[in-house]
Order: sequence, then C-alpha cells, then structure tokens
Amino acid sequence: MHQNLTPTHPISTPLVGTVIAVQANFCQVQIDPETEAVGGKLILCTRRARLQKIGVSAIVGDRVTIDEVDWQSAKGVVTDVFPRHSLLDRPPVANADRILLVFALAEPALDSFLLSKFLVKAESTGLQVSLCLNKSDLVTDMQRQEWCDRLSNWGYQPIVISVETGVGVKELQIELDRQITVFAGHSGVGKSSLTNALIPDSNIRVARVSGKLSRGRHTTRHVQLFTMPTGGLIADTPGFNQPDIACTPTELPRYFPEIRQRLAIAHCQFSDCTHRDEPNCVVRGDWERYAHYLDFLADSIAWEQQLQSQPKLESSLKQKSGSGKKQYEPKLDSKYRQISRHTLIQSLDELAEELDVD
Ligand SMILES: Nc1nc2c(ncn2[C@@H]2O[C@H](COP(=O)(O)OP(=O)(O)OP(=O)(O)O)[C@@H](O)[C@H]2O)c(=O)[nH]1
Ligand SMILES: [Zn+2]
Repeated sequence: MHQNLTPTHPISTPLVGTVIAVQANFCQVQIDPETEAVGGKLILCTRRARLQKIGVSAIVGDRVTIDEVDWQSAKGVVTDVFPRHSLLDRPPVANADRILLVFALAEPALDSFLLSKFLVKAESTGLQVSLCLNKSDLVTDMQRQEWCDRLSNWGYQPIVISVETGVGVKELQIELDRQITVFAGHSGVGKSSLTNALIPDSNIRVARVSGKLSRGRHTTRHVQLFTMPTGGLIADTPGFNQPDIACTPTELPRYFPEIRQRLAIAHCQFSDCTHRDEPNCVVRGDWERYAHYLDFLADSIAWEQQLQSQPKLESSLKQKSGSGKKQYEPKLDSKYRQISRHTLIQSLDELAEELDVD
C-alpha cells in the first residue's frame, strides 16, 4: 500500500472513506480498504464550501465521501458526511463500536474499585464494553484465574494478554477487526505498548507523527485513529482517564451487568426503585459490586443535583429517529468562519507537513 501514487487508470469518484485525523478545517481520510486501486490511501481533505456554509463538520471516525482528488499531492475535498451510528463526546469520535478498557493484572496492582468506576464510565457510552487485562506475565496462573472468575461474576469475560511476551495480542487484534475501538484505562497499564504492538512497522511513523501533532502549536484536543493490519481502527486517547460518575441515579443501574441480569428476570416493587432501601427490591443483595453501586449512586445523586442547578446546556448532538436504529447527524457549527484562500492553502500545507504527507 503506497501513499501518493497516481493510479494508472481513472478512478471513479466520489470515493468513500473514514476520517482518521482532524485539525481545524482539515481532515485526513483513509479510503475504504476494499476500493479498487486506491484502497487504504490517505487523502488530506478540506470540506466542500457547501458543507462549510451549512456548518457540517467532520470528526474522527466519520464516514465521508471525497471528490476532486489530486493524486499527486494526495489532497481532496470532503463532499458529504454520513449519519453516525454512535458519537462519543470526550474524546470526540464518531461511529466507535467498542470501548476496550485496558487494565494491568500487576504493576500497578489491579484495583477493583477503580476498575469498576472505569467500567461504569465505559458502559455509559452505550457502546460494547470489553475488558483487557495486560501484564499477565507478572502474575501466576492461579492469580490470573481468580481475577477472571471474579470478573465473570461482574458480567465480563476479560481478554488476558501480555504485551511483553506477546500472549493474547494476535487474538485481540482479530477480535478488534473491522471495528472502531476506543482504548481507555489509566496510566501505566500498557496502553501505549499495546497500541505499538497492534500497529505494524509501516504505521509506527504515524504514531510518532501523532505525538508531534499532539504537541503542535494549533492543537488543543487531538484524537487520531490508527489502522491495524486486520483493518480495525483504534483510538488511544487521554479523554477517558478521569472516570467520574456523570449520570443520573436512574441511568446508573443500566451500567451494571449484574443489575441488568437481575432486572431481566424479576421486578422491584417500585418502578423507580434506587435499589438502596426500598422494600421488595430484587437488586439489593449479596453481590460483590453492590457496595460500589451504592457508592456511585451517591455520586450520581450529587451529579444530578449539580446539573439541575445549572442552566440547561445545548445538546451536542442531534438524534434522528426513524428506522428504530439510533442515528446521529453531524452537528452544525454555530458560526461559519470565512477563511482566505491563502490561509487555507498555508494551513493545508502545514498540516500536510505535520502529518508527514508529501
Ligand atoms: N511486565 C510487563 N510490563 C509491561 C507490559 N506491557 C507494558 N509494560 C510496561 O509497563 C509500563 C507502562 O507501559 P505504557 O505502555 O507506557 O503504559 P500506558 O498505559 O500507555 O501509560 P501512559 O503512557 O502513562 O498512559 C512500561 O514500562 C512497559 O514496558 C506487559 O505485558 N508486561
Ligand atoms: Zn430495587
């Protein structure tokens, strides 16, 4: 897969791809891998003026059509942004399929309360949540098994790996095939090591460039998707590292598989049961994370009270109802900022340089 090679025969446009990096009004789009002759190529794009006028912006993960491609310079124009099937706010990622929570079995020691908090935060996105336990080389088989059994009671089947020895890494890569996965987890668990293990040599350059870009002078919050050889895309971002409980007491029970299981087979007497001290509650009981639930319930009550005392914020996404499936339309910018052609070309070239595009 070579970048910036002019195809030997005409390519019919528009082409469809995924936005893998965004900065200001520019984005890098990876053409869908199955596209004939140009699949996998990276095209640096501006947004078509019409999209800019109506304020449609593209974020990382967006599916877009591109046109007016100059194959010599690998530059083009985004002509349309497809509706999103999911939207994460922090980090801003469209169409993510799954959150992969990475924790270490040791160094740092696995803290069940912190893990629980991360899990609740991950569940609150509504995306599929998977748990990956790294550094299996630092624990005995028995310790590993104990954690797996314990987490199975929480409703999770962890994927156990060791980036150090390579155990489980290939299997994880296959598992993440054809999806957009957002990595989350606190510092030191091995997220960066895992990202490097999952990205082949040819992409390491991108990872390094990303580091440079994230320190770049125009950059505020940078997210980038990396392509794995299996075709899956991963985002390793700092956005998830504060697992604060930011949901209402009504929402909280949905984020515990144990509670979901209990409520699937029985009902509490009160439909608005908080599962704390109400009579005939089917949730309250002798299960490991019930204490965590009570703790987070107190946080969620405080969060809701704080929210109610604040002026209502405008929703950051516009939900389209229809076919029964949730869809999110790209949000409209509140302002349309006119950029001079000179600034546009200059910024495009700067971005191209930063992204290391010839
Ligand atoms: N023994 C062992 N050490 C590992 C493994 N994976 C990563 N490490 C080490 O753990 C340390 C932290 O790894 P990083 O990849 O920097 O962790 P991170 O989660 O990206 O941390 P931040 O960059 O701080 O967010 C490094 O010293 C790694 O070499 C593993 O599977 N086994
Ligand atoms: Zn109850």
